[in-house]
Amino acid sequence: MTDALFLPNELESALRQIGAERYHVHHPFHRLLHDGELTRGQVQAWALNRYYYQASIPAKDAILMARLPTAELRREWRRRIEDHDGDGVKPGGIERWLKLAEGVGLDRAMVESTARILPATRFAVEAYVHFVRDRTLLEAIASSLTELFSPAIIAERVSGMLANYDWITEGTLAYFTPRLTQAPQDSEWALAYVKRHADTPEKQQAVLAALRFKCDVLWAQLDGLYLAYVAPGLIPPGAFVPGDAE
Ligand SMILES: O=C(O)c1cc(C(=O)O)c2c(n1)C(=O)C(=O)c1cc(C(=O)O)[nH]c1-2
Repeated sequence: MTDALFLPNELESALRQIGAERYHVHHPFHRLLHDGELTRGQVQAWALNRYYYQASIPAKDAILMARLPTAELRREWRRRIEDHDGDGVKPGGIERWLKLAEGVGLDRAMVESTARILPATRFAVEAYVHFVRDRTLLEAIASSLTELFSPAIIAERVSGMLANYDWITEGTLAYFTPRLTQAPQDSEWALAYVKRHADTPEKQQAVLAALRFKCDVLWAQLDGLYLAYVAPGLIPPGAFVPGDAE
């Protein structure tokens, strides 16, 4: 059976439905993190591993930017790289994430080295970068659309963590504040692009699959954290061990 062609707004609904079902806000690790159920060591493991995601995002965006055909499109995408890398004066997202990692008690050089992250983190993040390199431009742009759902999880995370961990301060979580305006700006643009360019059933199914893939990338990172640091506690050889950072 061939798939039907969605109207643009129907495609948007189908994309939002994927987020409602699969976004990492629903992962048990996030529930524990936001509800104050984790130890300091477990929060450190989260911050350490997520640094690799943060640090890889501008590389992913540079790969995507190189594939854009016009100056106008590249200008739009270039902003994302500046948001993460900063401009040499104003700190970007990577620097702000390092501040978060230091704020939860990690050594900056250890975090930056990425030597002690989980293999699951490395493989999931690399799969995202390779997806953006290898798939169509439309699928690559669609894979960024998890950002449609990030303002809600960020609001929940910041208020939950501030309320539930007395050793976490607003300054430590400052990474997230600019994301509340950057993410909607970026994702609304990407959504409009996808709605305009996914004009066949095949392309529409491909963008839906790209968003499912990206939800899996985020989910798999939290599976790795849960398995290693919550239960059953299978920390892979060489990976960060809570207590080591103190
Ligand atoms: O806090 C979060 O849960 C969350 C989720 C996501 C996401 O949905 O991919 C991003 C971010 N944060 C984020 O800070 C960020 O810079 C970012 C970039 C991207 C992307 O795919 O290009 N996603 C996300």
